[in-house]
Amino acid sequence: MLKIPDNQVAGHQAGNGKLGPLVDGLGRFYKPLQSDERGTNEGAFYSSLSSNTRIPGHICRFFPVFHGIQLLEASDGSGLLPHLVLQDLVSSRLNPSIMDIKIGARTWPAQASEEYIAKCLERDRETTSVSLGFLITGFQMYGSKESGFWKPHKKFFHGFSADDVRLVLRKFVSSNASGDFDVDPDCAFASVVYGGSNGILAQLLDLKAWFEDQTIFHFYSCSVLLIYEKELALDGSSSGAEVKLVDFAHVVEGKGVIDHNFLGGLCSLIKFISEILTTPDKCQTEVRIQDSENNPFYSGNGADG
Ligand SMILES: Nc1ncnc2c1ncn2[C@@H]1O[C@H](COP(=O)(O)OP(=O)(O)OP(=O)(O)O)[C@@H](O)[C@H]1O
Ligand SMILES: O=P(O)(O)O[C@@H]1[C@H](O)[C@H](O)[C@@H](OP(=O)(O)O)[C@H](OP(=O)(O)O)[C@H]1O
Repeated sequence: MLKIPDNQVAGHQAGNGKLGPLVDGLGRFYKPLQSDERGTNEGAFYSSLSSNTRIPGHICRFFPVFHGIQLLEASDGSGLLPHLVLQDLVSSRLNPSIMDIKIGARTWPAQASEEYIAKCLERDRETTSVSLGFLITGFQMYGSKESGFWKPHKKFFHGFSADDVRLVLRKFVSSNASGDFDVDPDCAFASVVYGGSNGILAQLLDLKAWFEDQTIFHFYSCSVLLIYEKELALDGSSSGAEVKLVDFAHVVEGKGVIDHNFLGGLCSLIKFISEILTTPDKCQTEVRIQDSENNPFYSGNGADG
């Protein structure tokens, strides 16, 4: 029996008659192929990825395992639709904290239509895509059995500044993370989640090294997912920290050229995360925005999970 994923943090979502991904609870994530070229493109990407022998094993681990395409009853009730059958990246996780970060200052490939480029350009300029080279599109942070998850509505992310991004990346690895912005994030898990030889920073650096060299694909509008488990982090030894890549509807051929757009965004994200590791105690009052009118943290729409 397929159901709506509990742990989806961004993108098109099923429910209320809408088309979105489904999960089987047994480790598979079914993403409906969009009816336009985005669907064809993402299906073609996964097929070419599985047969591409030039991608090293340590890079393949960043992608969900692909199990083909299957016709399934779509979540919007429109009947049978082809779905990508993917590894569910979080089905084995207990209360995973997850962040979706769309990488790249530019989210559209050159061959896109004028109309599509105009739509993306507007969004990219209004958000941190252009200014930072990446965009936080959604997250869930686990609090406790009592408080559950902090999972803001996507409107929460509109108007984010660099300081907002910095603060949220700190909250993501804090034991006291919540929508209450009077509480300074303690960054208690920074070293076990972002740091260490298997932590998120090390994984991002591994990915970056590949992007400095690979010219096979250009990944427009693709996201990195940051995942960890708070209960493991509380043990102090490991946090199950993992970086994954998702959303390949706008991947195009690299044609022998480096994906400088993705690489630039990745470098920028790496810098933000490195700074948290080098200055975990930095007082948050200095990054908290003074102007509450323009600050999404004070808009009252933050904890509507
Ligand atoms: N293989 C997977 N396993 C578990 N969760 C996933 C997987 N792929 C995607 N997700 C979840 O679904 C969300 C959206 O995924 P994705 O970006 O592929 O969808 P989309 O609808 O194409 O997004 P967009 O609207 O940005 O184009 C991710 O943020 C993540 O929470
Ligand atoms: O962040 P929001 O406000 O949810 O906006 C969506 C987001 O920009 C997606 O990236 C985009 O899909 P693509 O990247 O595939 O274009 C989608 O387009 P859509 O509504 O046409 O699917 C937008 O609605």
